[in-house]
Amino acid sequence: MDQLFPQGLPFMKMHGAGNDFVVIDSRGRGPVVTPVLARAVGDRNRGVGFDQLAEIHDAEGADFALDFWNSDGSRAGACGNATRCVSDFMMRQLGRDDVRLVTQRGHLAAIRLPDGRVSVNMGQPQRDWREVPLSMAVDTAHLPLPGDPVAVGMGNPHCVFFVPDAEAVDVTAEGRRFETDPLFPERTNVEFASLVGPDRLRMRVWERGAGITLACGSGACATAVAAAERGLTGRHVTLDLDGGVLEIDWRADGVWMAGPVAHVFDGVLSPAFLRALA
Ligand SMILES: N[C@H](CCC[C@H](N)C(=O)O)C(=O)O
Repeated sequence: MDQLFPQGLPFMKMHGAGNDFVVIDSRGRGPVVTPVLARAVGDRNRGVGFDQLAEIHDAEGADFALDFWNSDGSRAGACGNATRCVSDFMMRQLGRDDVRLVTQRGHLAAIRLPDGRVSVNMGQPQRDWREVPLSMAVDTAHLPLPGDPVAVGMGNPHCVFFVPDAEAVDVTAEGRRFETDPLFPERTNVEFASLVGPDRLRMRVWERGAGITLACGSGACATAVAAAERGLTGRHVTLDLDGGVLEIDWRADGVWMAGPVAHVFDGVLSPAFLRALA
């Protein structure tokens, strides 16, 4: 890898509501991210550190494409907050207030709102057990697990628990336990939410492949969908996460997720760092 990048490999550091990302722009040259690279860069002591790594690619019929990796080196089919952050960067580069992109989920649209937040259409929620995916035919609205959680796919799997007080949950212990429950053959992200006002939820999250994060965009979408289906809220919901506020609007054309974006710094992975990966 160091031979491919004798000057090092440039990256951007971004976050959306504290959900943080390393972004590598591979447009014009092809993919470079491997599980080994993702794990090494994701190490908060010996690398850069991130919740997810996003790699930008050229795309046919869209402005760009995105691939996502977790800090344990696994792939994620969706990452709402990284999608919003990279969309903001691309909108600035293209001089526009909207972009179209492609992820494993298909074609998505993102727009900049007048207040500077970025909103992305994460697509329709996946409500069939095969799509989440689950390992057997069960009702996704009431999983046969303690706590009666809801399974929702947003291009990645989510297991949403409604609890009286999200603050009181041991997110690490409970998150670990359900992430690897056999009902989820590809593991799952785990959300704990409580109703704190009309159409307002407090949510804490344990992410598959990354652990506790300050926010999870697809998790906020999944939680809002589950809350609306259970009749706890309407389809326009505000979520208070550890790192900030996300606003979900489940419309006829998909689940829109709006929130803050930040481009923190640009850096270069040194040739020596890349050499050590070989
Ligand atoms: N933070 C991301 C989700 C990452 C999901 C990932 N942990 C997975 O394995 O699906 C978001 O804003 O949607």
